[in-house]
Amino acid sequence: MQLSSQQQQAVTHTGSPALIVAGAGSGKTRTLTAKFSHLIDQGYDPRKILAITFTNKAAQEMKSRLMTMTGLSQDRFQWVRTFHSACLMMLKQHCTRLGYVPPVQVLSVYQQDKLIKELCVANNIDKKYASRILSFLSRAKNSGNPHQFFDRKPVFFNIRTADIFDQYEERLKQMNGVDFDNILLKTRDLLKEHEDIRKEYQAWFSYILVDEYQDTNNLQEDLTSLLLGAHRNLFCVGDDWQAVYGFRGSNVNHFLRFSKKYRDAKIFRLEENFRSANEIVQVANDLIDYNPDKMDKHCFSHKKGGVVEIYDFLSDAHEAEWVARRIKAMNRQGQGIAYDRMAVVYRTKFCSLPFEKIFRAFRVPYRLMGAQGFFERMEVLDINSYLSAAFFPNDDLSFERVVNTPKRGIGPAMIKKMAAMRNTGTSLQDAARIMVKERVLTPKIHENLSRVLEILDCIRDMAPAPAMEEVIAQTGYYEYLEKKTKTKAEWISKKENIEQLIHTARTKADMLSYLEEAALIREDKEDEDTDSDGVALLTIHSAKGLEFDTVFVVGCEERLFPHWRSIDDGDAALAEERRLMYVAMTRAERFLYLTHANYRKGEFAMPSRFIGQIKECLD
Ligand SMILES: Nc1ncnc2c1ncn2[C@@H]1O[C@H](COP(=O)(O)OP(=O)(O)OP(=O)(O)O)[C@@H](O)[C@H]1O
Repeated sequence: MQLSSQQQQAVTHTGSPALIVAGAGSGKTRTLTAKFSHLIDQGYDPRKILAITFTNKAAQEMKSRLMTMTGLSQDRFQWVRTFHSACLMMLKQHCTRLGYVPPVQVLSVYQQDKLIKELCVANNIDKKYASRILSFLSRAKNSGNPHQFFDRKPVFFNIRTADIFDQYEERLKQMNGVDFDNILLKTRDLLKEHEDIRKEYQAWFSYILVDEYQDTNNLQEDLTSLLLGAHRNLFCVGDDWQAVYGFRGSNVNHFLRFSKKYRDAKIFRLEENFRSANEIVQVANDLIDYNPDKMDKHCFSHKKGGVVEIYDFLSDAHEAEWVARRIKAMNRQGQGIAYDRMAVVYRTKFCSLPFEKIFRAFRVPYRLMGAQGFFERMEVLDINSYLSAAFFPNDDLSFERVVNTPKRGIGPAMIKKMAAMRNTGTSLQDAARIMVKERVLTPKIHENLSRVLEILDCIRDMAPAPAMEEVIAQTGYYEYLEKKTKTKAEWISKKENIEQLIHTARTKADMLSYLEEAALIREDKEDEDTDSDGVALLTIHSAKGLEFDTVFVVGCEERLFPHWRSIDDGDAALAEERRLMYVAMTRAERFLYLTHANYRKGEFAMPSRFIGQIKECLD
């Protein structure tokens, strides 16, 4: 595949910072990879090129493409990473300068969640607020200046957030750990406050490439500036029309103000859409035109014959049934569109339910994407917690989980006793060891607790995959799982998950790199089994970056899409909702169907304002 002339111009430009303002389907990833390869041809050392991707999966794909294109080995592309993964490399290298003792523990989603719930209990806050407090703290950190953020928003649901933040950070410090956001925050501080380290990286990185630049937050912007050397070799690619992460702190203004920040910046546009037929591209362009404050671009496609249609239904059940019938028909008709080339996308997760039901009834194969992260599944958490508790003896959160999994009679009351035994700075695991040593427990509990500690000691220095097998064998985990699951199918699926986990772990030689990688995986899309067949059922956020022949955008109703929270939040949030609709529409190559229902979940619903606007564009 040849690069288009627009792509080619962007790729060959050097000498000043460049911003690539790219449309949907315009081949951003391809351009970025071609740029990397061009730099190698120009004599740049690939080990010194920092290429930032949005997900770990994208980094992996970019590395494989580069290996194929250049014939070089994987270790040559050691800085093709996400912001989090790149920052973790730097943080680990210099963590003692920030007062950490290596190895630093990266908290997983589960551990973060458990920690914040503990703090809720300690502060008499209802645990139902835990996830919202966590996202609030995350926004504060990603703003780049948490305390300033709290000064502006000191109270959240009557909770003094700065206090919770301080307690949360204190616990992380005790654990010698960082959460996902701290990886960026601490690295930013490291680079900002330690000139020698900053200079070392600036001298090392000869070029910085950033993908999905429209979705960077303030911290990521700071990091990019701090890492950029005097050469100012910066190449950022993105599409401000697809900026959809404002709700979690991304700031599209970094993209919009690029040429103000870098006065000599060169702006390139990629306007040809290689994915969608022009009929779809033009309607999507017209819709996004309703948004003020955006970069000018004139997206087009040479492909013809696209279909954009709008349908309304009495209820969500009718809508789902029509979609199922249409999908079956399209699969059978003419040459037939394969099920895995079709997708049903929606604004919020709950919309998938009627579709799951009807697809099962109509025997339409489907895959529910972004449902529950692989690493958040109960059985995966159990096994990983054993590894984490073994490797990080200060990890109380994991120890608490494994000490009574499978059930050993060491319940919450016993944990409380353990917690009371410890002095400040001692972990629960240390306390447990003292209790065993001093023989203060009943014989049965003594024996059971000793067993857990023995297992942890036994696996501590093992490679991750054999350690998992050891845990399963020594705890009788499969027997426990079989008893715990309600159906045979559930048992088989959980067992398969563990087998998959062990298989994945085999690629890692040591415990630390395995645990770090597991903790870094966050994105909905990261752990999808993209090989499986079936119609994709997914949120628009999960669909970002993907493409399908046929797309059904369902649930296009006011207060659902745009979401009521964005309607209440005002114009900026509404503009982001419109960009989400733009993302949804531009996933389609040939057939785009937009549907809405008069009743959803039994409640009356008005058609989305976007439906009205799209109808105008179609007229
Ligand atoms: N020069 C080219 N000629 C033909 N096809 C191309 C070219 N560049 C990219 N493509 C194809 O266009 C499609 C879209 O590319 P890609 O998914 O990289 O776009 P994108 O810019 O990341 O899109 P989006 O932001 O909408 O997710 C892919 O199928 C890709 O193979």
